Amino acid sequence: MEPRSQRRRRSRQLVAAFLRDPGSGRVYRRGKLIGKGAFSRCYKLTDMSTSAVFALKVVPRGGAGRLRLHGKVEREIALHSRLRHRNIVAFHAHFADRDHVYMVLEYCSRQSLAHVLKARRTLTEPEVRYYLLGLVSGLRYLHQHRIVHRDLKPSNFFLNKNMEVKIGDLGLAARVGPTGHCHRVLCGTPNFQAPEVVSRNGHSCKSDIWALGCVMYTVLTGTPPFAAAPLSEMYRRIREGHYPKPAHLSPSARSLIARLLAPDPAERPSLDHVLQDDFFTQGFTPERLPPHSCHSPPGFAFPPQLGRLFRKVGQLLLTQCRSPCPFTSKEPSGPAEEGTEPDHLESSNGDRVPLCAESPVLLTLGTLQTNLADPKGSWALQVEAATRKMHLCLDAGPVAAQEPPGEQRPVLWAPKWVDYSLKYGFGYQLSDGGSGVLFRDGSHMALRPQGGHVSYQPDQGTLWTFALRDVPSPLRAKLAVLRLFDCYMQRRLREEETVSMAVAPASLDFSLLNFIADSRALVMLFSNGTVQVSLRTSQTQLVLSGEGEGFLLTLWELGRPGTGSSYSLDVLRSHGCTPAIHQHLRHALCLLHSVR
Ligand SMILES: Nc1ncnc2c1ncn2[C@@H]1O[C@H](COP(=O)(O)OP(=O)(O)OP(=O)(O)O)[C@@H](O)[C@H]1O
Repeated sequence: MEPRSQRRRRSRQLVAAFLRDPGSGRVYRRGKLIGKGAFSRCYKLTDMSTSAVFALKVVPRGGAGRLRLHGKVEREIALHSRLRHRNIVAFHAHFADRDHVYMVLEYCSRQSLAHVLKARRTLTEPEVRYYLLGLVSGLRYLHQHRIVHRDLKPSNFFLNKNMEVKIGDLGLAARVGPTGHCHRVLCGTPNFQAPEVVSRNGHSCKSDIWALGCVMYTVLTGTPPFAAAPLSEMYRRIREGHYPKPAHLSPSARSLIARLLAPDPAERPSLDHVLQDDFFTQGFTPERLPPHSCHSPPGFAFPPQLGRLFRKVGQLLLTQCRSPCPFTSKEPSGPAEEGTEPDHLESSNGDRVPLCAESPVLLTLGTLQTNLADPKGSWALQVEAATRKMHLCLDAGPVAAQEPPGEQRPVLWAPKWVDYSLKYGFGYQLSDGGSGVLFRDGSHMALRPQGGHVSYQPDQGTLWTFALRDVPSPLRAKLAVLRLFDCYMQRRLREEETVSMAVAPASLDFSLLNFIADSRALVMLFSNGTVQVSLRTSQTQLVLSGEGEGFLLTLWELGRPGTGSSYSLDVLRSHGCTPAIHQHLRHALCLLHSVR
């Protein structure tokens, strides 16, 4: 039979069915045991007066090493109870009785990322972006408060009912001193310890960033990057930053992991730079994850209303380059100015030649709203500038008998677009990886490849920029449409493997000013003066960029070898343009002039 003293000790460790917080007077009902940690147990808890549900973390006060444990719990309470952030498990209250210390925490009903990983083994890259976005946000908050977590790992990343991720278990967290480091102790989960921790040089915020790299690697591959036994061998690999390179991951995932797992802490990126990495800016990040993603890979279903838009946009994408667009025709926006004959142009030898055999029937057109205070942004001036550019080509030399000698140059243009302007807007993707939408209401929003910044222009004279997470709620619907378009265009780009030379990113105020389309062609005028003419039937794209002697005509033709050739003004002057280019440019001029 069990001795009486032992029975007494055991019964003292049982947690009462009802608990009263003497500080607040609140009475709680203890629910089922959720799980056990090395020093603690976790129960479901209900506030009897409000029925609110919490998690109760219970740490016994007695037993061997109680003084050390007591100090640890006190430190955890002192740090955790002051924190308030949507990506940190909320700390509601704490109290104690003779046997236990109790912490009343936010209840995370979907357990932790470790549980998800156990069921799934690996996660998809969009899911990893989603989780990391929340974790980086919570971690940034901790670091701003000079707190290092020191035990970042999947089992400490909790998930609430809505699949929001929360950093929890601050049992090992510590404040950094004036040097940016905390005590030189070896703590945390061995696999995720940073080189400087293993070498006993102390933790800093950069040690948490290393752990984030280990987490990213683990959730994408199913195994931690450093897992060799014995421990001394694993520590050697950690110090050298030597881990198996996962060839099956995307280049941007591999590159971000390598940046996070830099052996020198100074070389690891800051949290802000993490979010500016290509892994985030070039890939789709879901706004939320469905609960079933705890067990099976999500299909990234959009909310019903966006899902319908998504399908419609898909249909449009499939038809946009083949047949005339299924839009109703629009009247030209105004009559031609008196005395001008928009259906004719001056040829290089002064003859008047017809621009088009017949007047174009406009299908769609859109304009970035002009700011009345800035008359430079008028449609007439933009058309005039575009017309000048087209004439540079048409008038440069004789009609060429054969293709002029071209060269590959980096050009900023829009390889893909989605015309859904009758309902939402006109979306385009740029060769720098950014994308934009000119909305029906005349505003423009763009997602910049560098840093995932969002630029918003309600009109031509006004520019607002935001970090992706800070886009204000009134603009969130537009952002959703922009990201939807972006996601579709990205997938299509991958399918068709449109190759462009690497190009410098567009400036923050870069935008699509106007687009105009008929059944044959689409003309886009960009704010940097670039004019793009996209021919629907032949899948040819002409881009007129640069100014003066820096002017370039670039030609893309789908399925043609050596496509993407650029011709300088000198080459055009000496060789001229092919008859096909002449024909396309004339049609584009005709389109522009029809709405002048
Ligand atoms: N806020 C919470 N909401 C829901 N479940 C939780 C919460 N906090 C902890 N748990 C669950 O309770 C169990 C014990 O958690 P606890 O943090 O006490 O220990 P641990 O993290 O598993 O281990 P250790 O303390 O040794 O690191 C885990 O299964 C965890 O998923």
